[in-house]
Amino acid sequence: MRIEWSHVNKVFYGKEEGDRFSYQRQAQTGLLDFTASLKQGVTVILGPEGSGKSTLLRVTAAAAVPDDGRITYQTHRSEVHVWSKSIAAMGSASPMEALRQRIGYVPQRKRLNHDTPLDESLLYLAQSYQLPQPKKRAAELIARWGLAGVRKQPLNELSRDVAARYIIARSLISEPPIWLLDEPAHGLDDWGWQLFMQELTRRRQHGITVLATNDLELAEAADHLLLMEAGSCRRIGPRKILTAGVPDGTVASWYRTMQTFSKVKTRSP
Ligand SMILES: Nc1ncnc2c1ncn2[C@@H]1O[C@H](COP(=O)(O)OP(=O)(O)OP(=O)(O)O)[C@@H](O)[C@H]1O
Repeated sequence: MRIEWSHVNKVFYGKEEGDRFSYQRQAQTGLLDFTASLKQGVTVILGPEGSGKSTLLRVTAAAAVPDDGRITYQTHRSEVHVWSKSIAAMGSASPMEALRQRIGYVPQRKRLNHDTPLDESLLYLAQSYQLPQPKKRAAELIARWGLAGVRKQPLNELSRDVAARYIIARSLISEPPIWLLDEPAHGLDDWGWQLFMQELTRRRQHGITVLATNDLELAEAADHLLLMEAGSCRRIGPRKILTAGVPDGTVASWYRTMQTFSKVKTRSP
């Protein structure tokens, strides 16, 4: 199993949602010649605010189209998928639908606008992915993520902590080999956090998990660290090896050291 990013670029034009002071169409670099590869296990993406962590996850989840470059996913020994601007241009004829089922994605903004009841929404998703026993799969997730008491509630009426738990559960519906999470702890209560950490441990042995966070304690759960700076990959490697060079061996110390020697002056988390 492997994900490989090759010279991926992404530039945004225009103001960001919620940025009411920016009226100009200013180009913002999301990703700049991003090149890296990673294998099975848990990879934590670190980097200052605006360094491109969310953009990397969105593009990798095929929720955004790269301007340039390509992403190659090897999900099983003989199964390889590619995501690029030219693949996206193929529209519904593209082979991406098969890949989407192999990716679970938890975005940073955990808002739900639909009024579909929670259980129906999971069932619909399981059916649309043509899973063999969609009812059973939806019921399993409801039980595992402690959602039984709210299963008839419309999604847009779920409390913040339940919505966060539901979004994580939903991302796992097809048991995807690739799990991408953007600030997964945001919104979770203690119970949700425990369930999430159990799932992280369960998946460590199989599949690729990539999570972006500013939480340096959560980053201690990483097998690999990927440090971003100004849209590029500044450093990638096994956590134990990267942190071996700092006195207390923690990710927080390593991250601080890397920021001290950073060429780009950006705000730290
Ligand atoms: N939809 C968008 N429209 C305009 N600019 C964007 C958009 N999304 C991201 N950007 C810009 O791209 C750059 C990278 O943003 P991104 O959100 O990927 O960084 P990040 O490392 O995840 O930041 P944070 O830690 O604050 O979440 C920033 O300059 C940001 O302003």
